[in-house]
Amino acid sequence: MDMADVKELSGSDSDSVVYKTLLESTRAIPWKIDWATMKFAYIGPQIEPLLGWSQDSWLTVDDWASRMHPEDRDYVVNFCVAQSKAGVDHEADYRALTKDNGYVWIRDVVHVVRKPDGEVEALIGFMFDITERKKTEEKLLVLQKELEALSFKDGLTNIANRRRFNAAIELEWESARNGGGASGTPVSVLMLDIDFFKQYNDLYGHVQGDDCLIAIARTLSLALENPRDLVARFGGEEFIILLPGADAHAALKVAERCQRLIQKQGIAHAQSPHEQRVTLSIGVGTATPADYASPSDFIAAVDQQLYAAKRNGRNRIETV
Ligand SMILES: Nc1nc2c(ncn2[C@@H]2O[C@H](COP(=O)(O)OP(=O)(O)OP(=O)(O)O)[C@@H](O)[C@H]2O)c(=O)[nH]1
Repeated sequence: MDMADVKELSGSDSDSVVYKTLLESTRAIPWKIDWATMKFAYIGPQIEPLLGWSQDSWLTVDDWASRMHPEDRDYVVNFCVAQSKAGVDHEADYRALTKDNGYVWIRDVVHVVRKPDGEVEALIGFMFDITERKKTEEKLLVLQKELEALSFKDGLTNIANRRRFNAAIELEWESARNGGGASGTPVSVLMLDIDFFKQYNDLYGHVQGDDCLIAIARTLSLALENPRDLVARFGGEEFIILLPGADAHAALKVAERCQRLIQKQGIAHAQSPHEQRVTLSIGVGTATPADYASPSDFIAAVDQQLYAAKRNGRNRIETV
């Protein structure tokens, strides 16, 4: 903004000095572009300490566009031109090139000045240095990713947790709905619970109880062959296995394999009536999305089978 513009805004010479002083003492950098010529009518002197380019080197919008990170340029220029043509105030974040070839994150907040007939006359705006904010945002994004990865894992056994399982079954349920036949492709679920685990803890202590859970989680992981199969810790001494695309026959085979591998592992449990070894009770279910209103209704049905396996003597498999 030259002095004439400031004067026009403020009305008197002394006011215009005040306004100019105010504009040039803020950390935000004020600027004005004349729409008809696409030339800078004004840019605050604060631009030089920030980017290194002298105040009088900002002549046209091309200087602005060319001093922008190439990855940001097309999007930001197109966006700002479109918004300005439409007469809409807007803001854009981009990396501005510094004279020594670095980049500074800028948020440009733009007001479109229109003539009484509605035609665009000029753009005025403020550039804010948001480098620190962007750095914090990037750090937060990395932390959030790490947290997401952590919160999908069970802290003790290192396999997937219930949250991960729920997310996976939602996805597989949807993809089964859209796959083959009118009712979709099958999804199978196994719920597995360690038998007499309270006695195990009481007898061997909680630390050994934890080791038993870790060993079982590892063995169950080994029982799966398809890369889309998923074993998760459902809670306490209960595990759950998702077998997308597996029919009832295939699901039963996996359940039997789990039982066999645990039996082979032979973890001692002096108070178990089943050869004094740690055993599992397993409920098995196979369904298509047409059979149940939701995955959780299906899981509840499989859970009933797990209870049946417990009721019928433990160390056994029951199927829906
Ligand atoms: N060590 C250890 N024990 C756990 C953990 N989570 C749950 N438990 C124990 O698992 C036991 C589960 O007991 P119950 O639900 O009575 O089941 P159970 O003794 O296996 O009996 P059935 O399932 O009927 O055969 C409790 O003693 C819990 O304290 C854990 O993270 N670590």
